[in-house]
Amino acid sequence: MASFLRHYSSSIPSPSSPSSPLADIRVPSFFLPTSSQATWLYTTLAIVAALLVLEQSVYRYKKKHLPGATWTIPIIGKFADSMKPTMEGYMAQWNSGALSVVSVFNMRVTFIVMASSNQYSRKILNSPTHAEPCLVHSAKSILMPDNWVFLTGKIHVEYRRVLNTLFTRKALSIYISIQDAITRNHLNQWLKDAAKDSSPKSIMKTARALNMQTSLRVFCGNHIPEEGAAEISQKYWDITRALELVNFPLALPGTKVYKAIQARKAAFKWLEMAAAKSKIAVAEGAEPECMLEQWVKELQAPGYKGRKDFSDREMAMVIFSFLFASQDAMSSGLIYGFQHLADQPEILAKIREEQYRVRGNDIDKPLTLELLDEMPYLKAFVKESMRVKPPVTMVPYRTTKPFPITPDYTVPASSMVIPSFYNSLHDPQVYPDHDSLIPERWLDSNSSANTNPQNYLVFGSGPHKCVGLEYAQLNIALVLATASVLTNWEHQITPESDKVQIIATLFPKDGCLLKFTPRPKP
Ligand code: HEM
Repeated sequence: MASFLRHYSSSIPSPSSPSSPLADIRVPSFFLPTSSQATWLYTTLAIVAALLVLEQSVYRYKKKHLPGATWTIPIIGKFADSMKPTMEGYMAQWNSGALSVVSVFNMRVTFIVMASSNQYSRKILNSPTHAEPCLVHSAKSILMPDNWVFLTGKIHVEYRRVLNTLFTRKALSIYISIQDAITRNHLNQWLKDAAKDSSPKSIMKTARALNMQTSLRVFCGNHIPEEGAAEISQKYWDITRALELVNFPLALPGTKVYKAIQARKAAFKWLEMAAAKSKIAVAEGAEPECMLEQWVKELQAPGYKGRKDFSDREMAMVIFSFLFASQDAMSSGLIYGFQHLADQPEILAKIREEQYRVRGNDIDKPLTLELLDEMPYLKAFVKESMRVKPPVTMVPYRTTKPFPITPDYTVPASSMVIPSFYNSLHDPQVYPDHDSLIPERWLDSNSSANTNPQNYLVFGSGPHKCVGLEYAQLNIALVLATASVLTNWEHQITPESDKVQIIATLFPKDGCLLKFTPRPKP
């Protein structure tokens, strides 16, 4: 009772304000600071205020004259924006200057310099002594910190030398029959499904499933059982969902990164097994039928000079890095390929004409590299489709030391620098009528598109340029070519069709609603 009275001692009405309605409100005394509490409170407030001022000052000191918000939102910066990125938001940022600044989750590596011009984007990509890829923040936990993709310098160059042998023409000629067979199976299934329900359906899931199946069989052949391929395919979405520019920093159960790590663990189990089985198959004299076997065989080639021993885990990590780098980008490229062709039937008609001519009307004949060599219009379309809607619009890099990117601006060490590709790929000087899809611009060797190859940044540039670019273009071309002769497809255009959603890569906002029907043989 005594303590109760002490706590409510301030409830004694004040004589100075007898008529105030507030006078009757009883305030517990613990809300009224004693002198030592007051000192503590004011000191804390002063420290917080000083930190906030420091944060703003550091931000403005680093930002210097570059475009970007004058003040940064305390602590989190533009974290909320980065959770739901929009193309419009990015474009506003890119168009604000060749270099511009944004800050996200301040006080971590959160000072970000965005480069939108071709000159600065390429400078970042080609300055390995100043900047290296840092992928998105979650990538290290998902891919494993010792994954080869995090290597830099000489050791990275050496690793890539081996990996380049997995994408030679000889290697691609092994993969193409697998790609052709899987594509036909999936297209037939799409037709069967459409026969049961003819309403237009989003191809987001079906195209992703086709890509995953193709990748797994090209990379691992039959060394992964159906059950393993299904598990990786089904869990892979958890990995895509964790690829945000900024994630919740701790991989606590229930977070996207946690789920992605579980998905990676499941995938690793199967991929390590596939690596082990490939070694056995080649040791027993098998000719390579997939990428892993091609790799093992290459290591034994008499002329091969590089490192000869790769553990099952290292090989699994490489294959996983390929899945990681390709699944979303390939799906984006393929889905926009289907959408662009449906929306521009005159281009689809030219692709079909080339297909029938080069295949001699035999549409059951599997595609080969030699046949594809004779299909320049198809290749030009694939290149142009990805120019108009680049699957990857930017790649985060991190400065390893102060980076004097222009004579009057040095990016501070440990900042994120993000080369963006969109403006290079839509530069009206290089690509007249830049928003229109015109495959012909790639068919004229003197066109400004062909004479300015430095602008075509769809696959990046410099030491980390996409290792799978030939394979990627080949696969998208093969799927669209085969679909064009086996099927007809109609696009249900919605108000969202031309809007973009960013799920690691770019996709039509409505998921691209298509209706497939069988196409009669010629
Ligand atoms: C349309 C499909 C694809 C697109 C648009 C694409 C785009 C890119 C881009 C922009 C980069 C970063 C380059 C840089 O930092 O300069 C990259 C890197 C990479 N890509 Fe691709 N990619 C695609 C498909 C593939 C495929 C199919 C594979 C493997 C089979 C692959 C494997 C990789 C790897 C391993 C890297 C990192 C290379 C390194 O750090 O040395 N990509 N890709």
